[in-house]
Amino acid sequence: MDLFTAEPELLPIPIEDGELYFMQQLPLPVDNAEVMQRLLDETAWKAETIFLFGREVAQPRLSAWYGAARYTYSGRTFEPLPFTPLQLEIKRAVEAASGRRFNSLLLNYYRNEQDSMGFHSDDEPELGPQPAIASVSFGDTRTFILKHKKQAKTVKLDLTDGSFLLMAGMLQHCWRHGINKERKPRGARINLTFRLI
Ligand SMILES: O=C(O)CCC(=O)C(=O)O
Ligand SMILES: [Fe+2]
Repeated sequence: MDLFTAEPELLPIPIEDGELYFMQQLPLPVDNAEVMQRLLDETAWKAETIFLFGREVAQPRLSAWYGAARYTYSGRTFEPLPFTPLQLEIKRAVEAASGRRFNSLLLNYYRNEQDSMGFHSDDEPELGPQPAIASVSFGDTRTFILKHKKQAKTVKLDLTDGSFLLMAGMLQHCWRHGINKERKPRGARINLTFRLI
């Protein structure tokens, strides 16, 4: 490979007790704005509910499951829809960039700065002991926050339009992650997490 045709690379982000890799722009056959618009239009978005202190409340974001395998998340089982052609293109791109395989996809749509995701680990037993999770973002930037489970350590990453973050190794075991609400106005953001069940 020469200097002028260098492939974009998935680069390690130094972190203890886990593995993180980042790529500023996942190489895709369509531009980010078109991917964003098609994901907004083609996804079967749902406002899932959770139980909070015995009351049923809507999650502060919309979401949808796609892929081959039934999945349990926050104590509930979801029946996935079949992958769309665009999702398969993105899956091919993350598999090529990471050298890993995925068969399942959770999409989250953060409509504005009020939408968020609580701190959690993607450590369901069906993902195996050291799951690789491929996270691709489109639209407005939001801050992805990691908090160590045993130490007072926090890592913050800005997940920008078209970026690709790979979580692997002991990361889900040792850290929680989430997306906080923000005070500053934010536009729409879609995040895709590919998993292997
Ligand atoms: O929106 C994000 O960047 C995080 C999504 C996430 O943690 C998940 O889908 O499990
Ligand atoms: Fe997660």
